[in-house]
Amino acid sequence: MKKTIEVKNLSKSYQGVSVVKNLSFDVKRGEVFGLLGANGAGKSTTIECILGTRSMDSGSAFILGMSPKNERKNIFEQVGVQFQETNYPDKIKIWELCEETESLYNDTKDYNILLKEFGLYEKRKNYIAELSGGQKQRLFIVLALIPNPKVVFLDELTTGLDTKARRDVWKCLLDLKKKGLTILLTSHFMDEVEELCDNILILKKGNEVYRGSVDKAIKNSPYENFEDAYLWYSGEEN
Ligand SMILES: Nc1ncnc2c1ncn2[C@@H]1O[C@H](COP(=O)(O)OP(=O)(O)OP(=O)(O)O)[C@@H](O)[C@H]1O
Repeated sequence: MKKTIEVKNLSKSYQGVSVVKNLSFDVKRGEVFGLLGANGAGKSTTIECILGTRSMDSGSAFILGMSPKNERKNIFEQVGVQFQETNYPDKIKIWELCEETESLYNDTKDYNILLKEFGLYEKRKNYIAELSGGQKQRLFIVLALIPNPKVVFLDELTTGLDTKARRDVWKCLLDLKKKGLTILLTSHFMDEVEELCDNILILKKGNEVYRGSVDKAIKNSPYENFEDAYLWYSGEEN
């Protein structure tokens, strides 16, 4: 099957401190891939290096066969990104932000449908400042999906969402996956990872400590449930 994301020997350091060490992995079309690890393990840095928003020290990354360094514009058209902290002006209404995002792309999804799917349609005339944390989080996912992307990067997917909102988001993403969307996500919630991810990579201080399916992660650990196994791999056990 075709590789949608291809990362080879990616390394990155900040001021001489190595935080991502020689990572290699592939994500296939329609796969949900989870990048996991404790706070500071190197997940966001890895994503930023893959997207080319941060330079890597060595290694390479390709999205849809394109290098984010050299083909930024083409990639921008086909890749959706939800960042952990996104600074949008507070005094802009939801629909205005959606329109603005839509205007940046050639091929887009109907944002009103996305707002309905993510339970935000009733809020479309509100300002961002008037949304709750969870509603903002869902809006950032909607904005990532407006370009009708082939690939989305979702950093800390459902942080701040209540139980029902998390499940609604999972359902929407699984529907999109069925249509061929490739998803790379980070999450600190292992129930979510079990529900969504085909494959995972667990980072510990920038090193790969496990890569493969959730089932195999459990089998290769001394534990019987995924959260315990994850804590064992990631070194968060104690
Ligand atoms: N701009 C920066 N300058 C210096 N060090 C940084 C910078 N950004 C991140 N770091 C450090 O790099 C390491 C990896 O950070 P990163 O944000 O990639 O981790 P993470 O796995 O995404 O963490 P979290 O789960 O908390 O979001 C951390 O030790 C962090 O302090």
